[in-house]
Amino acid sequence: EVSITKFPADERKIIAKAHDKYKKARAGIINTRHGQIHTPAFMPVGTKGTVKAMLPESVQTTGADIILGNTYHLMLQPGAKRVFKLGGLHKFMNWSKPLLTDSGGFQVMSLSKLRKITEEGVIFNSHIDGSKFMLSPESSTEIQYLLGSTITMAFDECTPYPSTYEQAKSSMELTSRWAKRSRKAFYSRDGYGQFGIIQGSIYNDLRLKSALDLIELDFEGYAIGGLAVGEGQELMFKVLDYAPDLLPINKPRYLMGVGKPADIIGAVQRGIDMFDCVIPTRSGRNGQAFTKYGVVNIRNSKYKEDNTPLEEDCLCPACKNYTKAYLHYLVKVKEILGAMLMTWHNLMYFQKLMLRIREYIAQGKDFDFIS
Ligand SMILES: CO[C@@H]1O[C@H](CNc2nc3cc4c(=O)[nH]c(N)nc4cc3[nH]2)[C@H]2OC(C)(C)O[C@@H]12
Ligand SMILES: [Zn+2]
Repeated sequence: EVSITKFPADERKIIAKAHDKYKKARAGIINTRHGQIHTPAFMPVGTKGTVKAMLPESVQTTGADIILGNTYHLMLQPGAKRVFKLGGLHKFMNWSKPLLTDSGGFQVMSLSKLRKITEEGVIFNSHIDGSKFMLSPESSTEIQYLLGSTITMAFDECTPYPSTYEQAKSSMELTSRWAKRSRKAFYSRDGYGQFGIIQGSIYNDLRLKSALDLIELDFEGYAIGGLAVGEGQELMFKVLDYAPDLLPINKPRYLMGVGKPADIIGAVQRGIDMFDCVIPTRSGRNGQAFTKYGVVNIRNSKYKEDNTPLEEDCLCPACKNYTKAYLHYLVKVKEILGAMLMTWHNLMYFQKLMLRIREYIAQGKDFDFIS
């Protein structure tokens, strides 16, 4: 396959327009040191070295090939050097398949109170005990190496939404300088990869410049950052109508932080290969179950004597062995088993969705009605 950047600019536009809704969807396999990733792929979020309320072997039974961890949280506790000394994150959390770690900038902005952005990096106070830390392209890349991440994310600045053109431009330019330093700091080994993250907010010329800057660094894959930050689905899809096409056609494209089933389907149709989102786990713990009948708020009193499973044909333990009445009760009385079963079901639902999308793409069938 030819990477799209080899075409002159005007042809790039024609190629982007030529793709109709389904032509951009693609199914494939990413081979890594820790196993294969079938794409389109959904990565359950395991922020602190655990997918909350799940055993790693249970996460594996849902069909997940890869999970996400966070540099920011793990550097604060237990500390990257300690995880390294204990054999790395795979061993520490007993997950032998691929691990992708976010690079920390986004989490600093959404979690730590006091922080200062400088050319060098971000200086911040831990949201846990207020102690002072610095994250830079070099330190973030080194932390991810110490964790043993299969896929390391470049250190970027997630441009907030909304941003003026000027704000988005200078933020994107900072991300390009940090990407260069991240790439230089990366210790490349067979079967491990580093992904660049493009920014540029909703401005297509900034998105193009960001892509060109990062393509020069020849990353193993590319993420589209600066989305799922409050812009809404319509604006996100407007950016996704062209942004994936600016990236090399033969490398993985990862949309960070997305999303609900309908967001995932729309993004796959626009050429995205990888996703991560807290929704299935976080909303599961909050009593929301994703089902083919729609979202079930299990705390609703109408379920207190409902002796049927969430989904009669779902193979997860919640559906095989329990009823909505029991799940309603567990969540109401805040029993830990409630969080476990709801999470397990939602992760199974999301992986089934991805499996069906991969099958439909492989058969060349349209798939926008799935959700
Ligand atoms: C639906 O869940 C809410 O939406 C956020 C997920 N949306 C998101 N967009 C992202 C963008 C970037 C980025 O540009 N760069 C880097 N390095 N990482 C990123 C991570 C991101 N995650 C969740 O994060 C909060 C907690 C704000 O609410 C959740
Ligand atoms: Zn189920």
